[in-house]
Amino acid sequence: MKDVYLFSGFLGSGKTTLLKHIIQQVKDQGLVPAVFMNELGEMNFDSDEIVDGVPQKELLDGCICCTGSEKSEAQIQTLLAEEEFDVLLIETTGAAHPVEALDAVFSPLFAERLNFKGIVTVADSKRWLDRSKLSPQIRSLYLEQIRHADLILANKMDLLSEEEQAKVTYEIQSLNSSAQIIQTVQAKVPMAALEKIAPSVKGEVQKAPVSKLNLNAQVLHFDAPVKRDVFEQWLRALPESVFRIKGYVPLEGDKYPHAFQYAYGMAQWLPEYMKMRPQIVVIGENLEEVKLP
Ligand SMILES: Nc1nc2c(ncn2[C@@H]2O[C@H](COP(=O)(O)OP(=O)(O)OP(=O)(O)O)[C@@H](O)[C@H]2O)c(=O)[nH]1
Repeated sequence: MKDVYLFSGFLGSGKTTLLKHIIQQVKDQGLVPAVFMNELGEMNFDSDEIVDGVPQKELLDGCICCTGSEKSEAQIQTLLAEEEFDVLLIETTGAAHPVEALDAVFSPLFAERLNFKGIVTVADSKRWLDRSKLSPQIRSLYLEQIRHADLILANKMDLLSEEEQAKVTYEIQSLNSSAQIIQTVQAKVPMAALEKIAPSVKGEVQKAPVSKLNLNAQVLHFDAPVKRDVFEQWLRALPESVFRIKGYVPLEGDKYPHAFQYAYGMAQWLPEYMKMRPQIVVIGENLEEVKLP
């Protein structure tokens, strides 16, 4: 039997960051991890980020939730048929309800082969403090992802004061008293914490109406390099309903487009050593057409 962990959490909370740490730790144990991830938007930015040589499948522009569960089943089946691995790590989109995402894992096809270990939810602690600003639908998804977790990472603790850290931890624990909660920076958690999870997929679950979320993704292509300050100004002017941006931004004067990430008001630029396609995906709620500067 192969152990399966499902990573949940809102857009930009730190799931891919967690995935990278866990992949490394699984490898350090002499085991082979495999990854299944899906993405909102037809751009596989996250899978570019994952270490080479790890068996991997992805589902683009989808959600591993009930509507996509057949496709997810097929992808997992292909992984099982074609790859040798010990542990399966599933990263859901930030828009997925974690329990619905489990449909594919619990398919009778895999009953003898997959051993579901639990749901790990990464919570963006700063966003938690400001959750009242979210629309009711998005807030309900955010809370559902925490409510159904078996292990919760209260992530991005570096952005909070000590008092806020205690407040977030206490409040999240009150929402889900059965899960262990660990305060993290860059989703750094020992694999041992995942291994000792006791999964508790509860029978009666009150699901958030995921299908009614008006989250959409747009892929924008750059025709020419932009000035960094012009791009950052454009970023600041975006509505609060833009939750997430990732991709590659070509800056004037630089050889290759930079890897770029934006989550909850925080932008991150990284140097890139290969020529990646100059495009970004913008994910938000009720997004009107977004135009590049
Ligand atoms: N300050 C801070 N930033 C963090 C932390 N963890 C992750 N980040 C940053 O947050 C951004 C989003 O991280 P990801 O790991 O890509 O988030 P994700 O949940 O996989 O995002 P989606 O797949 O788009 O939902 C990146 O720029 C990370 O570097 C943290 O603990 N503190």
